Amino acid sequence: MKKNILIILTGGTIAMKASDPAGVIPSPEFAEFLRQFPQLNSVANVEVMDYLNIPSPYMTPAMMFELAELIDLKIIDYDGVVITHGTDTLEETAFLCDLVLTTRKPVIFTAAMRSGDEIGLDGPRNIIGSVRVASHPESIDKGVLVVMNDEIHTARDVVKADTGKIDAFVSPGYGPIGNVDPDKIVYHRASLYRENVWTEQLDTRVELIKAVAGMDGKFIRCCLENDIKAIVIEALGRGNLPKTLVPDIEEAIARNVLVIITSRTYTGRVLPEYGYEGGGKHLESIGCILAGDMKGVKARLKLMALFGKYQDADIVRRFFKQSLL
Ligand SMILES: NC(=O)C[C@H](N)C(=O)O
Repeated sequence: MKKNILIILTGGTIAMKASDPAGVIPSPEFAEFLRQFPQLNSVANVEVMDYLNIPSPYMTPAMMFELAELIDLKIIDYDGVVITHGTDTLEETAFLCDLVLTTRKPVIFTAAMRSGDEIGLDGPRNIIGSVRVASHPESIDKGVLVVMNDEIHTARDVVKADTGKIDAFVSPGYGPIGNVDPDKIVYHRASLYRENVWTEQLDTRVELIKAVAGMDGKFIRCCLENDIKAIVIEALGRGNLPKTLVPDIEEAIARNVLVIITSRTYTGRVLPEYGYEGGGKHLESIGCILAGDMKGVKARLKLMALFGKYQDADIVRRFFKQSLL
């Protein structure tokens, strides 16, 4: 029997047309196109909700959180929900939803790298794949999933790794958890290491800083001047920093600001390996939190959710650390 799937539109290239005289702008016809899409209606009973129409660089954590609340409310009446989104911040919205959603039903994010009138467009195919995944019984209780280019990724692991190609979405170090094949949906591994932060609100006073050779602590000082609760640093390699940052990090920690160390590398975990000043072992010894394999953009959102729920930095520190790989 066909499942009842709600598609929530939020915008992005998938809803755009490059031939529009104003350039690539959101297309209001997209919802109508989906309602009339015969292949889609043959795989599920589909309803379309024209919720937002923005390029995803305009997405904010507050908007992501409102979207999650909407999904939790709407999904009560459906078997699954598919969200179309711009690719640029998709991994962030999908991950925040993964943290805060309470539903166990399938929630699938999808997008397109090519707009609606480009040759070889990927949007319609990605939507059909997503609706098929949302209708599949094995998609229940897997957390929020991202379907792109016939692959199924977890929200926790997926990143946009290319600016333009249709295979832009990958899960570095881990790979997809399944494939959208023409005849069936094939899962080949479980969604491990899922985590939830069931909060009523976010606290967005969390910043992300990327480390580069020769930098000093001016961005950290800027955070301290702006009442920031946690600073996520995309450090170098295993989680190391130039020693010129250390005095400002110590000042942040003395003021009870959490300092989280992630890595700017593509795969792997940060570890307390190096004891030199600014090395991961030294950073941990002065009170920084080494964030395992978490990517900086996702650690930032998780801290927003944890601070929204617990406020207190020591409690947030304990909850943040307990689920790290
Ligand atoms: N492919 C895309 O969707 C990119 C677009 N700039 C967006 O994120 O909205």
